Amino acid sequence: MMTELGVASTPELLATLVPAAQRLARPAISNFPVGAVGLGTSGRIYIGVNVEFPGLPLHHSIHAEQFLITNAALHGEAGIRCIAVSSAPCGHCRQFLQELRGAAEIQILVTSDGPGSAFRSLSSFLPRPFGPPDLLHKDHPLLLEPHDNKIAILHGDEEAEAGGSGTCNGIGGGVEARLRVKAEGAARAAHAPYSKCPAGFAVADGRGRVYAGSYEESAAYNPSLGPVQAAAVAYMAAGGGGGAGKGYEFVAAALVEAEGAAVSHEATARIFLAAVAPRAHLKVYRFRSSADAA
Ligand SMILES: O=c1ccn([C@H]2C[C@H](O)[C@@H](CO)O2)c(=O)[nH]1
Ligand SMILES: [Zn+2]
Repeated sequence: MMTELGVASTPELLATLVPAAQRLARPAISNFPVGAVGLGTSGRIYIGVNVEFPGLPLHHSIHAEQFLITNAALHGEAGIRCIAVSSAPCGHCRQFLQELRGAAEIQILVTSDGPGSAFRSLSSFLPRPFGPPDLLHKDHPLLLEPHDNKIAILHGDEEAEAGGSGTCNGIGGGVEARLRVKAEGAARAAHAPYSKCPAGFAVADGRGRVYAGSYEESAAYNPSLGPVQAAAVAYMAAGGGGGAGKGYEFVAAALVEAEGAAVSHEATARIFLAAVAPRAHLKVYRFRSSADAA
């Protein structure tokens, strides 16, 4: 690709891919598309776009940089070296990126700054940051580092099962089982060191394909990305939805979170599904919270 495009370095390649990423954005409310392209420590390249959900409060939106990090997490990427983004990263994204190991050294290029613009460190975008070191031991796993939260499912939410025995909305039990397994795996991999309430969410499309996402917390709390949005990222990164008028074809979903969790995503999941896929059935599975959930 570098030869084809006549670029000399991988970071330079990132910038040339930004317009293509931007075209995949889903800014249904703002009409302001943002594209971000990042280089992982593995050498793989990930993209991210902004996604807005009509009918939902703005804080449900997914920023391009968060999409990019979530996309990298879904693919087991261990770290991010540099990011090219179509417009200056907002404060929320500068904060969210603090969750990565070596955050200060991540190099960022803003393509709207024009041809002469250069990569600059995240620490120059956000000097004197608040971040994981303020709240966690320095050896605690950070976002994109391996997590294995202890999760033993207690029970599914029987009330949500009112639709039938083993099937719901015509969805076979096989899908329900896969939703649960995927949501459980996502909860195991979640980065929730601040609340100690790991959670995972999974959605199934009409063809029985299942996509899952893990809760990703921020030390500053509000920039956290919920498991519902993370699963939406997994769906879109795999090519789901998209295209004008094409919605989110979710037919069923599963949430895995702790029993009596201080942080629960159930209400968010219901609001989200009501807005984007009103006929989707949600099943909630709860596990006993454990002090060693990390
Ligand atoms: O760093 C930023 C700043 C904004 N946006 C998105 C959010 C919203 O969808 C739109 C307008 O703010 O741009 C991003 O994706 N990243
Ligand atoms: Zn942002």
